[in-house]
Amino acid sequence: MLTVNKLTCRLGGKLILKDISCEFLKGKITALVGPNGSGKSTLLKIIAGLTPNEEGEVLLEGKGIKQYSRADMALRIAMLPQRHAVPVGLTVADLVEFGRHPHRRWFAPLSTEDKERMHWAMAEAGVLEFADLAIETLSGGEAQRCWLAMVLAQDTDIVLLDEPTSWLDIAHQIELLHIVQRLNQDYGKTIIWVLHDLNHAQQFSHQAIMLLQGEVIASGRVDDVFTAERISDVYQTPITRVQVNDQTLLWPCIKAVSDESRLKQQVL
Ligand SMILES: Nc1ncnc2c1ncn2[C@@H]1O[C@H](COP(=O)(O)OP(=O)(O)OP(=O)(O)O)[C@@H](O)[C@H]1O
Repeated sequence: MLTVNKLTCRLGGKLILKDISCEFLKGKITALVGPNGSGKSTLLKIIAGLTPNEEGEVLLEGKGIKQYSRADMALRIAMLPQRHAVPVGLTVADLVEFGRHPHRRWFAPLSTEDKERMHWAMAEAGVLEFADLAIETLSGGEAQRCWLAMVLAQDTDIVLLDEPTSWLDIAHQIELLHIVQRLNQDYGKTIIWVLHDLNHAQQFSHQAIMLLQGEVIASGRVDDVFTAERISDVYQTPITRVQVNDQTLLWPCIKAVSDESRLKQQVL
């Protein structure tokens, strides 16, 4: 169990997270959602121990994460950040090898287990064929799946993914969502991901935590959190529910938005 307890974070003199508390259930997939700038990435980075918080704490199995060494944290939590820079010439296999660092001694050669894990991670992420290619020669979507392979190679119980579907075309988005779902179902990984597509978040997560201006405004089962009324309110965009085959989807009422903005233009 991962618990966030009365967390406050200030960056550059600005209050980013305001006294937030929430729980991430072990072995479940939790979506962190909310409008741009609401504090989702900051919360993920604090959980990963990458950004300091001012007040409050993050408890991992009942113990504050600050009590874990950096190496110990890297064996427990892996994170795919939103943005990443890659040194020119680094191959996919080199990148995925980084995921094994927490498991290795300095300068120790790759063990059989390291190699097996790397192979498994690249196969799961569908990037085995790219293993010997330099990352910068891949498309944005292909590279994104290589980063996912690196995170998988780290083989932690908790995986944090910040907008993992960005850069991906619709088919690869669905593929990645299924990869992550399989990691949860087959290997019991606890997943916390930031997703902007609320339909993806709803269909592929068990729980959701919705942030607005640095505060948790709803949390719980996805069906309870994702009401059309709440989403319309939080995103300031009218949302309705539509039935497509056996699925109920959230759908922005684009005409209503454009009518409203036209109205505003006329008033101006
Ligand atoms: N290092 C920093 N210094 C100052 N302000 C920061 C810093 N990092 C983030 N912020 C600010 O904190 C707020 C929340 O940012 P954050 O990236 O956590 O939001 P987010 O919900 O993940 O947004 P998005 O959906 O756009 O990725 C933003 O207003 C951002 O400008």
